[in-house]
Amino acid sequence: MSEIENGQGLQARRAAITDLGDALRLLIEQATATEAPTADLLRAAALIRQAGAPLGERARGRFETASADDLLGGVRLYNPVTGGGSAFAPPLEIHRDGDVAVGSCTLGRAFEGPPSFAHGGVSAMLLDQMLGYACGMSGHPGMTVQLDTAYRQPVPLYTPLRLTARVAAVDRRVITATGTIATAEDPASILVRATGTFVALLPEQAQRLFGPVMGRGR
Ligand SMILES: CCCCCCCCCCCC(=O)SCCNC(=O)CCNC(=O)[C@H](O)C(C)(C)COP(=O)(O)OP(=O)(O)OC[C@H]1O[C@@H](n2cnc3c(N)ncnc32)[C@H](O)[C@@H]1OP(=O)(O)O
Repeated sequence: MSEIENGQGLQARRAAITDLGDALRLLIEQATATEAPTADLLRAAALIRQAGAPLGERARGRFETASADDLLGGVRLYNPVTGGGSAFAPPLEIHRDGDVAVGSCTLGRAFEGPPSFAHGGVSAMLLDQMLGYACGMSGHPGMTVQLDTAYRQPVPLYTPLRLTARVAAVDRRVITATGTIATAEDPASILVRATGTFVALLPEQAQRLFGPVMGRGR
C-alpha cells in the first residue's frame, strides 16, 4: 500500500489503527453496559453502520495480512487478545521478566460470564496467549495442541489483572508451559491456573497451514 511505503506512514497507520481500536473498545463497553432508551439504541445502530461503511470498501481477504502488520516481526495489530486494533482484545499487554512472561489487562462488561465475573472461555483465551508468548520468548514457538485450565476462583471484571506464564519443559518438538491469572492487588492468590502443550511445527506442517499467507504477506 503506497500510503505506508515509508516508515513514517507506517507508524501513523499503526497509531490510527490503535486509535480506532480504542474507539471500538469504548463503544463495545458502552453498548454492553447501556440502559439508554430503546430509541437511542436504534439511532446508535444506524450511526455506527454509517460510520463503518467506508472501512468495508477496501477489505483484505482471508490470506492477506494487514498492511500495517509485520508477521515475522511479531506485530499483529488485530490479534484478538493483544492487538491494539482489535475491538475484541482487552487488550492484554505482555512483557518479559527474566524467564517469565507477565501480562496485564482489565476486563470490561463484554467479557462477562457469571454476573460481574469473567467468562471462563475468556480466561482460557488469555492464558493460551500468555503460554504461547512464553514459548516464543524462550525460543520454542509452537501451536497449542492442548490447554488445561483449573478455575479456582472467579475472575472479577473491572479489576486490574496480573497474568504469568513460563515454559516448564521442552521434549523435542513438544513444549509444556504453565500460567496463572490473579488480581494485580493480590498476585499470590491464584484465580486460574493453566497448563498448555505446544508443538513446534515441522516445515511441511508450517507450509501446509501458513503457505498461502506467507506467500502473500509483507
Ligand atoms: C515472543 C513471541 C510471541 C508469540 C506469541 C504467540 C502467541 C500465540 C498463542 C496462541 C496459540 C494458539 O492459539 S495456536 C491455535 C490453536 N491450535 C491449533 O489450531 C493447532 C491445531 N493442531 C494442529 O494443527 C496439529 O496438531 C499440529 C500441526 C500442531 C501438530 O500436528 P500433529 O500431527 O497433531 O502432531 P505431530 O507432528 O504428529 O506430533 C508432534 C508431537 O506432538 C505430540 N502431541 C500432539 N498432540 C499432543 C497433545 N494433545 N498432547 C501432548 N502431545 C501431543 C505428538 O505426540 C508428537 O510428539 P513426539 O512424537 O514428537 O514426541
